[in-house]
Amino acid sequence: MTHALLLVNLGSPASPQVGDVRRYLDQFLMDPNVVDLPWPLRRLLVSLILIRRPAQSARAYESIWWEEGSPLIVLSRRLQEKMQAQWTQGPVELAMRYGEPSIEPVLLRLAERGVDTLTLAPLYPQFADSTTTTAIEEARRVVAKHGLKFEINVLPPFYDQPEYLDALVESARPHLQESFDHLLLSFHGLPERHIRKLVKDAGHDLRAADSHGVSDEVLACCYRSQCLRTAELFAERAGLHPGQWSVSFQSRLGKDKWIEPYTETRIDELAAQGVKRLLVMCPAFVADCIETLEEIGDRGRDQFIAAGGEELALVPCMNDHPRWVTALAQLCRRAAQAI
Ligand SMILES: C=CC1=C(C)c2cc3[nH]c(cc4nc(cc5[nH]c(cc1n2)c(C)c5CCC(=O)O)C(CCC(=O)O)=C4C)c(C)c3C=C
Ligand SMILES: [Fe+2]
Ligand SMILES: [Fe+2]
Repeated sequence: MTHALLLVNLGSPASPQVGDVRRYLDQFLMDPNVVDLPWPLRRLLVSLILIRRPAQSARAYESIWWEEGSPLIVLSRRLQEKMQAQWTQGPVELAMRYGEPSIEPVLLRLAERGVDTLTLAPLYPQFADSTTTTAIEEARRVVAKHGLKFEINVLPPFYDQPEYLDALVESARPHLQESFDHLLLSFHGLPERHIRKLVKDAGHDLRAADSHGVSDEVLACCYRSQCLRTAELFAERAGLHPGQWSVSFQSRLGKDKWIEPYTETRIDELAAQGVKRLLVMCPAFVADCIETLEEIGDRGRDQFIAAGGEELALVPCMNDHPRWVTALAQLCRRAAQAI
């Protein structure tokens, strides 16, 4: 029996050139799990976005691109290599939902190597259709299309799992030990509609300040509640005091209402409240990418300083931190045992 582990993350353009960024954004945004509109409307909206966005995003990618390539891909490869030492049942592969290395050729290669069991690990701690569901659907589509005989199990969202939380605390520790006035936990945002269509409880409050009292049923499908829960459990483990930290949501795109509070708004508010040294962590990302390095580390920092702050320190994502490598291996082994 050969049991492979497939790590899946979102993906990056092939290069920071405008044409490659446009192709990547088109593939990404035309996914009905990301822009959840009927095809004609989705096509129209995405075509409008593709007028200006590729040039803007290309400049942002250019500013964070490494000699070896996109930080997200390079860091994910390093994680894959280290995971191989932890996963002795078979090969560890890496695929991206958009762009390269794409899921289809990676699964075909695994089938050729005689893999019969696959643990699929979408590298998103908190559940969303636009990340987790689309990765699983794409893997299942490829398996069905080619009649692959894999037995598949999936790593569930791990937003509240001790291994993930401990690794998050451990990797952030050097920064937490330095002096700071406030820690902002900035998660990727999501249109409110994405959550409303999954949460059956019409009374569920998408403005709630904490995740207390949220039912297990709601928690299982509410991305915002999962982010709040991660933040609360992290703060408890890191020994933070209430008031020393808060949660926000970044990367809003388009005119829809996205979950609040917005990171941009919080950065101004914190500066106005007299915060001088701001620490920012992005726990929805396990690897640094354009959203952490450019949106927070560059633009967020400029915004904070223009608003009267003195220093914004970005805490790196867990990337290939040894504690995260062992945590992820443990989480994946547990998922595999559930077969
Ligand atoms: C409708 C738009 C978007 C939704 C919904 C969305 C959800 C979502 N995304 C991530 C993780 C990542 N997103 C990244 C980049 C990125 N995201 C969007 C839009 C939506 N994301 C865009 C247009 C982009 C491209 C960059 C840009 O133009 O701003 C990335 C980084 C990719 C990289 O190459 O570095 C990640 C990772 C999550 C976790 C999430 C929902 C919870
Ligand atoms: Fe995104
Ligand atoms: Fe963004």
